Amino acid sequence: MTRIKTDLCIIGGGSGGLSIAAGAVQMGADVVLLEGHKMGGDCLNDGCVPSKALLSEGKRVKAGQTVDFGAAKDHVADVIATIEPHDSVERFEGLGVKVIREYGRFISPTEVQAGDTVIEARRFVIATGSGPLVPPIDGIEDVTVHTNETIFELRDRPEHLLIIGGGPIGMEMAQAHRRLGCKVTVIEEAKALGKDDPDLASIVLEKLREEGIEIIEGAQAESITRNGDEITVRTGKGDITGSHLLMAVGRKVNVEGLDLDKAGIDWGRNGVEVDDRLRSTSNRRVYAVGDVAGGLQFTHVAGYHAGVVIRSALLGLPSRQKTGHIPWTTYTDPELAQVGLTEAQARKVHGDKLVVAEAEFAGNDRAVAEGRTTGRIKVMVVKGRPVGASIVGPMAGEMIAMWAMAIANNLKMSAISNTVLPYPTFSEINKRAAGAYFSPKLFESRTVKRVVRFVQRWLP
Ligand SMILES: Cc1cc2nc3c(=O)[nH]c(=O)nc-3n(C[C@H](O)[C@H](O)[C@H](O)COP(=O)(O)OP(=O)(O)OC[C@H]3O[C@@H](n4cnc5c(N)ncnc54)[C@H](O)[C@@H]3O)c2cc1C
Ligand SMILES: NC(=O)c1ccc[n+]([C@@H]2O[C@H](COP(=O)([O-])OP(=O)(O)OC[C@H]3O[C@@H](n4cnc5c(N)ncnc54)[C@H](O)[C@@H]3O)[C@@H](O)[C@H]2O)c1
Repeated sequence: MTRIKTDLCIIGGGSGGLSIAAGAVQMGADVVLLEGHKMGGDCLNDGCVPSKALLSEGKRVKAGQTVDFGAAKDHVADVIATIEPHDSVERFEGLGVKVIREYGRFISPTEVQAGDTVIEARRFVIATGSGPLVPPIDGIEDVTVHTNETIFELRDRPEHLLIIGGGPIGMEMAQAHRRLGCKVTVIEEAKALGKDDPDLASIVLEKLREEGIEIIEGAQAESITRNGDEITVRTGKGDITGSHLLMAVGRKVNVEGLDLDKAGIDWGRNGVEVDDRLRSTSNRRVYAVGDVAGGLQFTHVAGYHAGVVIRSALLGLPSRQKTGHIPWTTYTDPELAQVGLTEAQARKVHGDKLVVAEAEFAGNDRAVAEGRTTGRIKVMVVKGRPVGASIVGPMAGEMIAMWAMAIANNLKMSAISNTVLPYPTFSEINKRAAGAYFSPKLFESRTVKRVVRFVQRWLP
């Protein structure tokens, strides 16, 4: 058995773990990184990157090009291979990180074992991510169940893909597969894209339905049966039969196998129990980041967590995570993006102090020029400051950046309206929403009218 003493031991080489490793080592810490499977984690290998690459192949088909299903998978593999070096062992060892390609598990409150190495560290970071949740639906063991870990490997085009779960994974995969020539049915027990503003989500769902995707809402998957090559999912709304099945009903955090109990680390169904510094509530030398930290599950959140932990674990600064400024985007066409509170959430928190400013993509010259006018923005404003923004439409994921910046920095609506943007851009829709907020104050105010008349009388 080899023993290593280090400042920081990071368990998991995905979005969160790699961000901390790169930051910490370049700031002078002694860092050990453990990765039991693929460097880059879910995002690079089975998540964001392959899903966006497949969606982009779907867009090419939509634009009139012919894309063979197998060739689309080659593109997915190429994209991963292009990004891979950034997350590679070579790059991290080059930075000075000691990378051990083994799964780690705690053997005491201060030690982790990985293969035949025991690592004793001043601080540990659990960055083990999450995996697909496969619920014990009756009959599930009799069929091949695809998840995000296997769907990207399919080379032959599924005739009819059944997707259980209408969250971001389900809806992105539905559109990509539909555009690549599959029949697709989504089975959702509640509302599809239910974490987003329902008015804006319904615009996406309408578009997906127009493209031929069947979306059955309020239909829980109750049992599954196989009949030769066919798979039938029984729901309260009837039986649905297809050729392939993708499970996309949420995530299960990766805590099994870590022997957290041996280190006195409390955890639950959502992950490691942490305070707002991302520190384990029961073992103060341990932090958790990313999907396993029990909050929002996005790559950029794991990256944000990395900054919080680096400030705390390396510099001893009182660094705390916030969540009100975290954006997300679902990369369907049209895109659906959110930051801060939705209208319903803002109404609950702020009551009649809330003003909702809206603008339509149809009123934007760039959208008209490109014939991409389906879209809308809603900005939730309280006392002159945005507390949330929801956008559906082309480039919504890019446009949300302005509101993410405004909310993260507590800027006023005037910061948006004072900004000059190039014409014609989609981002001008953001300014139009700010204009919609100020218009009634400016154009429907008697005081403003009186002041203007008075000034005009005295001006030479
Ligand atoms: C299909 C899909 C699409 C997605 N699309 C997006 C998107 O567009 N945008 C976005 O922001 N997010 C997206 N996500 C979410 C995003 O992938 C995750 O939020 C992100 O990867 C979480 O990072 P992480 O560091 O917590 O975990 P991961 O990146 O999963 O990394 C965890 C790593 O820990 C390793 N590990 C686990 N246990 C151990 C152990 N005991 N010892 C050593 N290593 C271990 C794993 O092998 C893995 O490499 C998507 C997810 C999926 C599934
Ligand atoms: N673009 C992005 O940023 C992106 C893309 C994909 C995934 N992600 C991340 O990954 C996470 C997981 O995505 P997801 O889509 O698997 O999870 P999710 O929790 O967001 O959605 C799962 C959906 O499945 C439904 N469901 C659950 N059990 C069901 C059943 N038995 N029958 C029918 N429907 C059922 C739920 O009501 C829910 O709508 C997301 O929350 C997000 O954090 C992000």
